[in-house]
Parts: sequence; C-alpha cells; structure tokens
Amino acid sequence: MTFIEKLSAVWQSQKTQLCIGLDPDLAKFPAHLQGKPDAILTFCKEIIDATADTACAFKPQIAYFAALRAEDQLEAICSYLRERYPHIPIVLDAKRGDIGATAEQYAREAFERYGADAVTVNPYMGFDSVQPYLERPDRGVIVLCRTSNAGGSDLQFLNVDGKPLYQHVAHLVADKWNTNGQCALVVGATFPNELAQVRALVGDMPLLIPGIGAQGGDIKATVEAGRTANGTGMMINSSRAILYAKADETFAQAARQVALETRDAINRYIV
Ligand SMILES: O=C(O)c1cc(=O)[nH]c(=O)n1[C@@H]1O[C@H](COP(=O)(O)O)[C@@H](O)[C@H]1O
Repeated sequence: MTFIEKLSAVWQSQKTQLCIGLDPDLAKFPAHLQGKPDAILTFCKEIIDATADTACAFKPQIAYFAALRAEDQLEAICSYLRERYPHIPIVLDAKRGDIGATAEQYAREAFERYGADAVTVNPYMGFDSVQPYLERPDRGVIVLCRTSNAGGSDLQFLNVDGKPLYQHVAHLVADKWNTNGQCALVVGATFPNELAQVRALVGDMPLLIPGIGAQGGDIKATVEAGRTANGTGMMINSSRAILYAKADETFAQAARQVALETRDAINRYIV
C-alpha cells in the first residue's frame, strides 16, 4: 500500500483527520518518567496506545530525538507503530533539503532506517534535492509550502511574477513533481486564507496542516479552508496540546481526552 492509499484508508476507517505529533520534551515529562533510560520510548508508546484510534497519522519530529541522542528510541517507536498500528501512516518530520547525493542519504534514513511512510522536505533547493524521495513512489513526500510560523512570510509571501512564492511552490509540486501521485504540502492552520488558496490550486492533494492547539490556529477556519470536496484531504497536526495535556501519571488518558475532543472538533465542520 502506498502512503496515499494508507492515508485514504485510515481517513475512512477511523473517521479522523487528526495527525498526532510526537515531539518528546523531557522537561515536560511527568515526574515518574524523569531519569528513566527509555523515558522517551515509554512516553511515546503510552501516547500512541491511548490515541491510536483518534489519529490518521503519527508525526515524530526528528530533532526532539536527535538532540537527546535518542534516535534508537525513535527507531523503536517506528517499529512499534509498524507492528501494532500498521494501518496508521508514520510521517517523519525532518524538513530535509540538500543536494541530490546527500538527499539520497536522507531518503534512506527516513524510509529505510525509520521505515517512515512519508517525510517532510524543504523545496528551497529545487527538484534535484527532492528527486531521491520521489524515486520511492510508495512513499509520501510532504513539501513545505506556507509554514505555520510568522517568519514563513519573509520568503513565502514574496511576490514573484505577480503571485506569492508559496503559490509557485504549490503549482510546482502539483504540476511537475507529483508525477507518481505521492506528494502532499505543508500549510499552516495559522493562515486559513492561504490554506484556501492552496486547496483551490492543488485539487485533492493531501495537506499536512500544523498550527492548531499550541500555536492557536482556529479549527473551524482550518477545516473550512482545507477540506476537499468529499470532506477529506487533511492531516491536521497537534503536538504539545495533546502530549502535555497533563504532567502526572494520567498523562496518556489526558492526551486521549484532548485528542478525542480535537478529532470531534475537526469532524464537526466536515460536511
Ligand atoms: O512540518 C511540520 O510538521 C511543521 C510545519 C510548520 O509549518 N509548522 C509546524 O509547527 N510544523 C511542526 O508541527 C509541530 C507543531 O507542534 P505544536 O505546535 O506543538 O502542535 C512541530 O513538530 C513543528 O515542527
């Protein structure tokens, strides 16, 4: 099954377009996990088990693991997801971008070492920097388009030939890079107007939409702008608001509660 097939299947079977971000921050862990050698693995497994039926994807952010020399725990988490929840795609959030030869190594890291179904990539270096990921047609390539942060406007809003740069990225990916039908775009929930513009430009292409929860994006505005005609097309990501809903032994149940509420809030605006 390709990434896109897997995503479409889980949208239908679980009736959810919530993507749960795995951004493990030891400083926010409950006291009983502090100082434990495999704290990140234990924390993420409990979150996954508590929320899997609410998620259309899990998105581990690689920096949170690499900064703590915890790549082995990220590998174990990806293996756990593949074994226990093979119907839920793993999106490795790495935002890679480099010359082709180096990108090939990053592609191997994402798809072979971690076994991710999809990876986030930066389009700034152009086609040959993304080609190694595109050469695996069963895997998803999720390209940054209009990011959720304020500083994204510095470049993404630049007017180029009469339209903002992020719209050129949307066109480029939809019309040129997506020959295998494996691409998706990142558009922040914090920019619903731009989200609607991108949706209008790319048809039914899936969109990874971070920025609800801790970054304050509005769920109603996000869903109304981001959904496709058949009411799907979105992986709406929340990380911190779910992971750190509570910092005691009940953290996983608290995460489940927020995940359920977020999934239901998204579904409320799907028509
Ligand atoms: O590619 C991403 O996932 C991403 C793109 C973007 O424009 N903004 C953004 O916040 N992200 C990621 O989405 C997650 C958002 O986390 P929360 O703000 O805690 O929900 C983080 O892992 C970010 O690295």
